[in-house]
Amino acid sequence: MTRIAICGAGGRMGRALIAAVHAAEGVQLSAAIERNGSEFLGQDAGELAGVGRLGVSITDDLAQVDFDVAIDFTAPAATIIHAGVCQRLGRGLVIGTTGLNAEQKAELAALSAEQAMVYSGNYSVGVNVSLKMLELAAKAFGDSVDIDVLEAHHRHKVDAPSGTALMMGEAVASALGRNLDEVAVYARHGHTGARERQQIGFQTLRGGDTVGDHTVFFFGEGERVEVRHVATNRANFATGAVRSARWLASDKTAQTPALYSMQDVLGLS
Ligand SMILES: NC(=O)C1=CN([C@@H]2O[C@H](COP(=O)(O)OP(=O)(O)OC[C@H]3O[C@@H](n4cnc5c(N)ncnc54)[C@H](OP(=O)(O)O)[C@@H]3O)[C@@H](O)[C@H]2O)C=CC1
Ligand SMILES: O=C(O)C1=N[C@H](C(=O)O)C[C@H](O)C1
Repeated sequence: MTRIAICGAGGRMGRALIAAVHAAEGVQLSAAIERNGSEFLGQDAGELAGVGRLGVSITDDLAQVDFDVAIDFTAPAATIIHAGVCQRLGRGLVIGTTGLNAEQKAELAALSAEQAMVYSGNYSVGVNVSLKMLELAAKAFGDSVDIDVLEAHHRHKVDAPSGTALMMGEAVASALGRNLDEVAVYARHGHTGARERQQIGFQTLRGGDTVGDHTVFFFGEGERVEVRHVATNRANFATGAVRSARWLASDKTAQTPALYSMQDVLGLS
């Protein structure tokens, strides 16, 4: 039985993760972590997640609890702290937090060179299959189309564009041999001039309770292809993250320290 610690237990994803661990075979919730000073400290994790009492109280220090693999959906600074704890303790970590800056990504790369971790901006199987479809479309169209990414999320989301939109842009850019940092255009306003073919544009919508909606447009002459993924609840992200935790604990590949992706977990890489 793999013992799982959930970091960010009181959040939207944290609660979905507690429910997913509770429902899954071969894993058991052993700890639930929230921010120091959080209103959720001391509460039972199962009751908070709506799955009934689990006998796991929410605490505020990952370094002080028992676990085999941690799952972190918090905020970038907290994720880096939790990655440091997992590296020191020799425990696996599954990370879902988006919006990491370049320095935080480099820290994660260094820590995962010593302790196996999984990072993905999206743990749904559907999005990861979509990434393969995007590669295929990009290779087939080459430079004959204009490509833009449109994403929509709930009003509480703090980072833009979404981690998923960036992964989609990266999949397309790399299939086309483009450097995303050089060709990305984040929204357009004013006298922009005509669009350049090499650009990959990102457009962001925020509102209501939208769980996650991503469309990549391949605009050609006389035709248009749209690859769209719509998440209608958070369970698909949570079950994918729990699947990644089980993979970290049991798959032979994961015994070698590295920063793995959900594509690795699904055998798609
Ligand atoms: N990869 C994927 O598949 C997905 C990724 N995400 C990403 O996951 C992250 C969380 O999303 P969501 O659940 O909606 O956000 P929430 O704000 O609902 O949840 C984040 C939780 O983490 C807590 N937290 C903050 N700092 C710490 C800390 N130091 N220790 C422990 N807990 C902490 C927050 O507490 P407080 O509110 O008190 O600060 C909050 O309860 C985002 O980056 C989001 O983009 C979301 C869905 C899917
Ligand atoms: O914040 C969210 O909610 C989500 N974040 C992830 C992202 O940034 O892509 C994944 C999902 O779309 C939900």
